[in-house]
Amino acid sequence: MPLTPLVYWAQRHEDVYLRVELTDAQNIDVHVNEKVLHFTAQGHGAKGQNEYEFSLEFHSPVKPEVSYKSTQRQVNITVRKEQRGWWERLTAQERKPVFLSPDFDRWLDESDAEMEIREKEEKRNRLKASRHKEEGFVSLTTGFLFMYNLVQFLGFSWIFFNMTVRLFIFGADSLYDTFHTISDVMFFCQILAAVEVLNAAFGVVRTAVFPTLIQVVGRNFILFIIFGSLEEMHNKPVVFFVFYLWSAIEIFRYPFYMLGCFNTEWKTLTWLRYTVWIPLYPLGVLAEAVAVIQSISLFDETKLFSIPLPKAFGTSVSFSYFLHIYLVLMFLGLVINFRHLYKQRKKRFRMKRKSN
Ligand SMILES: CCCCCCCCCCCCC[C@@H](O)CC(=O)SCCNC(=O)CCNC(=O)[C@H](O)C(C)(C)COP(=O)(O)OP(=O)(O)OC[C@H]1O[C@@H](n2cnc3c(N)ncnc32)[C@H](O)[C@@H]1OP(=O)(O)O
Repeated sequence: MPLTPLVYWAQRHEDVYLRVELTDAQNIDVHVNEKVLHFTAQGHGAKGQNEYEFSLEFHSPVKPEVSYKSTQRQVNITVRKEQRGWWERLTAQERKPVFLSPDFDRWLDESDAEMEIREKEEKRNRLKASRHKEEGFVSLTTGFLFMYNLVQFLGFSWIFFNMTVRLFIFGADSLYDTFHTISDVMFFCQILAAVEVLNAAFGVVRTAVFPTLIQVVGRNFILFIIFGSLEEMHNKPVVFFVFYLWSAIEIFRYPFYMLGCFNTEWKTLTWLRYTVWIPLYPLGVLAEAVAVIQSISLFDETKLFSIPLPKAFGTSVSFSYFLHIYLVLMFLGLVINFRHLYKQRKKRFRMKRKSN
């Protein structure tokens, strides 16, 4: 003969909660027919292990879908009211069934329940507002990055295609006047590239600061100190090779970033961005090293940037001493950035394989 379990109840404006005191309940069946909820299950209740059941005719209509969750200690049932509102009691009949009691753990009176709704709504609004703010910030950052990458892409494309066309038209002669024709745009792009160090430092893009710093400082040293400060370097063919190697990677790197701003990619471009550097980077460093070596005698002759010493020690310390040290730094920089780019490449292609 089935027994009746203890049932605790509470309500909100939209739901009714029932807590059935049964441990390890099994074969649970809960359904609503018209306004009446029927419950049967086997479990351990107030009268030991047995089959338990009860029926409740609700005060007002409810939705037919019932959800329940059985834990080790109880069965929690949620019933949705057909119409939002506050019931003066749970059941249709005025007399409360003996097995039914208020669930004081969840109990709220009508005004408390309204307060709860208001608090929930305020929380939702606050969350929405902060999400809006965040979205606004994200789209501002994305817009900024897109514009930055676009400007760099246009700059380096102009450099690369200008040099290529001049090479076809003037042949080897074009190697001697690269600095005069290209340097202004290269100055602009490379000064602007300092933004990349700031982006990395302030977390605007997810990348390491040190490799970016090495890259920007390394190139600007060559551009402004080695080429920019020595007129004798301007006509040397090495300028052509350095500028050509620098721009050859950037015409793939920046459009790759531009697509990344919209979470899109073009597989061929991704492959080129993460592959072309493999030959270009060592060649670029080699070309830069040739430029440094060529400049050493010029710095010695002109004494540019040399540090004057007191008479007792001799005349001055030539800048070329620093350039010898710089050649070693370049080699270290090459190793650090080569490893960094190799890791980025592995990460990118591993991620792609996973997403395939
Ligand atoms: C402290 C002073 C030290 C002085 C040291 C002096 C030693 C000097 C030695 C220097 C040697 C330099 C030689 C060099 O000049 C020679 C050449 O350049 S030759 C030509 C070939 N060169 C190259 O291929 C290098 C090109 N440059 C780069 O790749 C970057 O500058 C580098 C920092 C090296 C690597 O880039 P990064 O770390 O950013 O890797 P990822 O491209 O994979 O990007 C990582 C994620 O960040 C997102 N990102 C990055 N930048 C942007 C951006 N501008 N806009 C949008 N998104 C960006 C990118 O999408 C990645 O995100 P996710 O992983 O989510 O996809």
